[in-house]
Amino acid sequence: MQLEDINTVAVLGAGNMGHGIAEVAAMAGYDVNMRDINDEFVQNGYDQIEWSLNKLAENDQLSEEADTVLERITPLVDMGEACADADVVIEAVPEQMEIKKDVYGELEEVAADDAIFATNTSSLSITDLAEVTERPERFCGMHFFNPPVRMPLVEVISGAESDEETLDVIEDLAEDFGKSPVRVHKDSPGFIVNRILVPLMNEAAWLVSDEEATIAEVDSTTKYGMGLPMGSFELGDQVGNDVSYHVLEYMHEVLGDAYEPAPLLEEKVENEELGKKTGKGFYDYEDGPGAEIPTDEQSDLVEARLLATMANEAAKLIGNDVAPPASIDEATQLGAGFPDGPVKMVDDYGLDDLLETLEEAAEQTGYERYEPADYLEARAAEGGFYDQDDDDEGVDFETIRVEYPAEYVGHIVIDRPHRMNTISDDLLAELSTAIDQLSDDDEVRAILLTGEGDKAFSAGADVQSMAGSGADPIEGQELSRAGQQAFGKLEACDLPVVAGIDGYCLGGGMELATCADLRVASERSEFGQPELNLGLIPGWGGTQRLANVIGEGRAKEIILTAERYDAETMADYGFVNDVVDNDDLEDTALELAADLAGGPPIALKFTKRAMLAGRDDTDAGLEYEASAFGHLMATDDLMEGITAFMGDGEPEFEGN
Ligand SMILES: C/C=C/C(=O)SCCNC(=O)CCNC(=O)[C@H](O)C(C)(C)COP(=O)(O)OP(=O)(O)OC[C@H]1O[C@@H](n2cnc3c(N)ncnc32)[C@H](O)[C@@H]1OP(=O)(O)O
Repeated sequence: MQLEDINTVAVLGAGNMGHGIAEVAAMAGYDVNMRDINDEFVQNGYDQIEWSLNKLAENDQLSEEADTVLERITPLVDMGEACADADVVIEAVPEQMEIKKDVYGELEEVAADDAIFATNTSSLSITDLAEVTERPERFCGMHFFNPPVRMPLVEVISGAESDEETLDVIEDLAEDFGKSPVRVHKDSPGFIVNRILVPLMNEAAWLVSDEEATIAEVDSTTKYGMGLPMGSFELGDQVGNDVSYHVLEYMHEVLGDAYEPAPLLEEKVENEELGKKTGKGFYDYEDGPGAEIPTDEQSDLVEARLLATMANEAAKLIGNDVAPPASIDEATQLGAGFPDGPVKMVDDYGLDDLLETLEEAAEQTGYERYEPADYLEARAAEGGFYDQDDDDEGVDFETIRVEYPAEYVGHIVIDRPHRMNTISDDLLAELSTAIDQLSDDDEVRAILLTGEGDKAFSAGADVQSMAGSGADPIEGQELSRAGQQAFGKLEACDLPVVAGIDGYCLGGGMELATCADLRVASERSEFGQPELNLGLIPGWGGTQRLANVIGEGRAKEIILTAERYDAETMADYGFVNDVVDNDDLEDTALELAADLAGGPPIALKFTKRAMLAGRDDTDAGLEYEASAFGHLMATDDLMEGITAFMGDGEPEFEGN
């Protein structure tokens, strides 16, 4: 079967995951039969989809009418009606083997012989589930993350007998749903994301059970030291302590004592303190303030143990050919919002140090979970999971991408969509390197700067990592300088720079956009310098450079009020050069950059320099202008420009 052969998708189960998957499939244009065991369940799921589609439409995030999408979904109770015509059946019924077995028994009786079955299980074995069907080769895992409509990741998991064609077509289907599939090559408990996260949360709980750390220390370290989106216990409360506990029990049963649940976790489940959903877990959400995590209780021991746990799990996944390092990193970033992938994090920390941490802990405690995987030992000797000499092809960026979408255009994409493209120290350093790289490249004559995704160009400085770096004034000053310098490099670079702004352009994001030469924005974009709301000032050049673009009056208004402004207003203020339809932003910004790239490179360079030189000193600017004008007289570009003008042709400037 090919993607083109899929018209009808059946989704079994109309609960949280089931109705979310049905919604995603319908949004991608498929006819969807959503089935549950009674009218109430299926109607409930349908109502939730209706609510969600209307919300998306309200927020301009739906490309067609909500009703048009809803009409593609048929709520059903009868298994035959739901599945007889389905090309793909996605099963999302409760996570109990017996229930799933019954469902597959019923399904086999009505489904077409060539239909593919995909299970959304997050914990059961794909191979075991496939065995209860008569088509294990046309069966695989298709694991969505909650809520499916928002979360980009789909793990596509091979069972022992899944054939390549099945996996390929389910991967294509996930892509057609607008998701990012990551292949899991072997059926292994927890697949990728849960295999990293659940042992991490368990290790956190063991550290507290064994009185090696407090909850505050663990969460302060996880969130502010390691820069993960949440503290380990905060995450546990979010996921549900019963859910993590059951996944752990399953891992414990299949993989052995290294996955024994920590007493603290067990206790929470026994006391029904399951997290946010019960109002209390590790934190109290009803009678207390919820997860209030201190920024200043970070602990080296906690960091080393948590990273060592991730390193050991990654080693087991990579060493057993479940997934390569890049897939583990991609899946965990997409599925759990990690700013860096876990494999990259442990490589950066040093695998040999983490191996030592495990060995010492194993000796001290005798716990099996600290036994290092063989593959970890092997890679520690090689210096890391990633090949250490992989990057001699050029610079490898983590927080940005550099692409070449058109002749003479270098495109820098701010690539942290899971964190609203916020700007970290690393990003500042990489941006600076990328500007140098593009400036030195003879094949690049204009820079286009955008943010990944349609949510944000950039929501500014990464406030979380700023909070994590403590209250050191000297470090703060250095951070401000680093931003001023990186953005200043863009402003002063010899190439024309176009910022394509789609979504939020706030704080440091707006200070960055200010350093572009031209700004194009989508209608939905929002601008602002909200730093004063945080008790800060725009510290990456905003107090100086914004006034250069829009005048001091408007700059003061924007900075002092800390209000948000729509794109049209920012065009009126002279900040945005052009406002375009949301769908046209990418093409318009690229066209503009390509157009500038076709201009005379030397004259462009001199123009930028003259304007910058004259910003605070008109005489100096005029002097530079005169000298540049003189220099240009002797260029081939001038001859090319004049000849083309006289002959009514298009000039082809060489930059000579
Ligand atoms: C020198 C420079 C200084 C500065 O730049 S200071 C920072 C200035 N920027 C801001 O103050 C913007 C702060 N962010 C916001 O106001 C809102 O967010 C938005 C308007 C951008 C989006 O709102 P919504 O659509 O409701 O999304 P959401 O749930 O608030 O955010 C999604 C995720 O993105 C994280 N996030 C957003 N902005 C930042 C930031 N600036 N630093 C760190 N994280 C940020 C959130 O926390 C959350 O994360 P989770 O999904 O894990 O809860």
